[in-house]
Order: sequence, then structure tokens, then C-alpha cells
Amino acid sequence: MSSPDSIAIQTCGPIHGSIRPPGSKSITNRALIIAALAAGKSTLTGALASEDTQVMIESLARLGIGVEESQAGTTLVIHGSGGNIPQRQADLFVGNSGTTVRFLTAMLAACQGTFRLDGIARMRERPIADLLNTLNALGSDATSEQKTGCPPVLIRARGLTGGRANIRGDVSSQFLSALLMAAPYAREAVRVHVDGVLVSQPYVHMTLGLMRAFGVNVDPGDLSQFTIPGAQQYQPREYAIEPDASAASYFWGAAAVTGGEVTVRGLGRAALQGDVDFVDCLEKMGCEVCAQEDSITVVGKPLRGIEVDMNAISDTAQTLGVVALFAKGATTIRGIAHVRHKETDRIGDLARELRKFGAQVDEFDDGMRITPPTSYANFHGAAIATYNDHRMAMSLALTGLNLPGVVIHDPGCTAKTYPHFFSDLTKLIAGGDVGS
Ligand SMILES: O=C(O)C1=C[C@@H](OP(=O)(O)O)[C@@H](O)[C@H](O)C1
Ligand SMILES: C=C(OP(=O)(O)O)C(=O)O
Repeated sequence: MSSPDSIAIQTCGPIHGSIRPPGSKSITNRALIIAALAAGKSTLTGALASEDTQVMIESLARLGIGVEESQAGTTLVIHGSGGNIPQRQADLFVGNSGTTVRFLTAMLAACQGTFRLDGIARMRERPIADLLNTLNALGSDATSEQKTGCPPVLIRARGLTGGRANIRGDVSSQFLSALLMAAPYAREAVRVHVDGVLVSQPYVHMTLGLMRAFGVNVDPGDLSQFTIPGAQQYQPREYAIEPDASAASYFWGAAAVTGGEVTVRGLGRAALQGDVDFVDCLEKMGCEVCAQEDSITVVGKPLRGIEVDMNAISDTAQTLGVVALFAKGATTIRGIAHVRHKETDRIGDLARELRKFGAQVDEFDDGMRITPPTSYANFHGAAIATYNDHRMAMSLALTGLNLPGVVIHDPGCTAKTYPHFFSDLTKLIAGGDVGS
């Protein structure tokens, strides 16, 4: 289905409603890797059906690991091969999915065969060298084909021997998550030390949680070093995936910018995803937050600017940047230098788009200060570029609920993690309960 070139957002009053967003991208792609490594049949329910999970599923299929999809792709049956990849030679396309390229690279290094992984142009600018170095120190032969430190990746895999290695933590936590999930399949124990300050830490806890759910226990300690005994196997199982907490941030953000009340169903404070902590930022800004075991409600109230370190929850930084436009006083976001390596440079490009609304935005290496326009005369809608970044499109769309004249270019880029975002937002504005 083709997408329009742009979408005009209609202003609305306070939004009242509830929504269950689609499944978590991060959990779906972890569960797919782990289930593929397990020997036997696993069933995932509540999975995300989007570009990022589709490139993972298609890659597994090319490797000869069957994944059956039903319920519009939200139920997945994986026939795991126990670490023996049926296709010993494969060329894989990973789109612009960081989790797919990094998790598959480590998984394949722990198996046998010759593999190549490549993606879209931006993927060829996203770092992976630190992961390759670590895998090579553990017995693999993995290289950046064009010696750029980025994909395409070539792997001549003969299994991981195990042993001691260092892994870099300050560029992307996905390197460590990838290694942790593959390590049980090394011949001997893997002892890994994390170099630098580990970013996006909740995702590593998520990784360990998924591994535990499939039968492999690893002590998190203080997340600076890990010992993973070798020659283990994951146990196949049925597993229910939580809704996506980064996606939920747009709906909590919608309550904040419209002064409405939005409940996200299927996510409580005990969720595996750190991004549920986004609601703490909204609470600091003045919103009311009510958390139940299986839902979190945000009630929009007059907003004030805050200072916040978003290192742990950086996928929600763009959402907060947008909410900050509607606050009294400046908001300072820090600790997110690593988001410059994502789908786009999320500091520079977000700053550029926020300025179009009349805000003053001061950019730092690791964040930005957003000072909202001081008079209504200077506060106006704008045509917004999205840089092929789903989170630019979804976050900046929220401005249009409050400001006339907002147009979002290339809304189809939300397909990376949320193909039906704009129709779900429209349904939520109309009121009622969205999502099953
Ligand atoms: O492990 C994961 O599932 C993710 C980790 C984060 O990346 P970084 O560790 O690169 O910050 C996050 O931004 C990404 O969307 C998903
Ligand atoms: C950074 C993201 O994705 P990935 O790194 O998995 O491509 C994201 O979804 O915001």
C-alpha cells in the first residue's frame, strides 16, 4: 500500500481515551532470536508486525528457520534449530533495524556458515565495529565489508570459542545485548567486561529477562561484567509480548499536550521496557500519572519545563522535546549523545524541526535546551521533515493536535515500528478504546 507524501494534522480538544499499542519491537526481536536458537517450537503472542520485525523474520526464513505468522502477524510460531543454521550460506537484508543487524550478527557468529548482512543507506552509517571486534576476540571472523565500521557485515562463522572479551557500552547497548543472547551457545564460558559508560541500560535488563524466560540465567551484577557459561540451550516456550512502551509515549504525550486523559493498556510500572519511565518526566512537568498493574494513565495539566537525563530512555527524547514546546519555561534534555547514531541524528534534526515552531533550541553534544516561544504570535504550525525516522514523524505529529497548520512529511516512515500509527491516533482522538 502506498503512503501519502504528507499528512496534515487536525487540531483537537483534550483527548480522552485508552489504547493498547502494538507489541514491543525490542521484545519481539529478542524473542525471535532466542526462539530461533532454541531447539523446538516456540509461540509468541502480541508480537509487533512492522518493518523491523519483518526484516528479522525474513532473515530467519532465509537461514532456513521457519516462522509461521497468524493473527495479522501478531502470533508467531518459530521452529528453532538449536543453534544449527539449516542454510550455511545466506545474504540477509536488515533494512534500518539496529536490533536486527546487531542481534543476528552475534547469533550467526555463534553458529556455522558464511553470511552477509546489509541494509538501506542509513544502515551503512550505523556503527557495528565494536561488536565485530568482540565477536572476533571470542573466535569469530566478522568484518565490515567496506572497512567503514558499519554494515555490510561479512561473517565466516565457526562458532564462538568463549573466553574473555571486552565490549563497548557507550555507543549502543545493542552490542552487549547481542553478545549476551548468543553467548550461551559458545563452546566455553564467555566472560565479558563492559568498557565505557553503558547507555540504554534498561534494554540490557530486558535482554537478561528474555534469556531467563527461555531458561538461561545470567547474573546482572552492576551491568559492568558478565559470566555466561557455554554449551547451553534455550528452552522453547509460549511467550506473551508486552505492548511497545516507546510507542506508548506518543499517546501519553498526546494527553500532556492537549490537557486530556489517556490510558495505555497492557503496560504497568513492572513492564520489561524501561521506556515506561517516560511518564516520570511528564509527572515532573506537572501531569498526573496513575499507574495500575496493567495500565498507566496520564492526565494533562499545565506544563512546566524540566531538566532531565534521558540516557536510559532515549527513544522517548523526541516525544519529550515536543511536549516541552507547550511548557512554561525551558526544558533541558541531556545524556543522549548516542542518539546521533540512530535512524537519523536525533539531536541535530530534532532541534532543527523544533525551531520551525518558533522555539529557541540550543544544541549540546549530548542533548538540547528547548525554550518555547514566549508569545502566541511567534508560536505557529510548520511543515515537518521526518528524515526517514519513525520517531520524528510520531513525536512531531503531536504538535498538530494543539497548533494549526502542522504537516508531517513522509508519514509512511512510521512503518519501521508502527505502521498504523496515524490511524490509531485518529481513533484515539475520536474517543473510546483503541487496540485489542
Ligand atoms: O536493545 C534494544 O532493543 C534497543 C536499544 C536502544 O538502542 P541503543 O542501545 O543503541 O541506545 C533503543 O534505542 C532501540 O530502539 C532498541
Ligand atoms: C533506535 C531505534 O531502533 P533500532 O536501533 O533498533 O534501529 C528506534 O526504534 O528508535
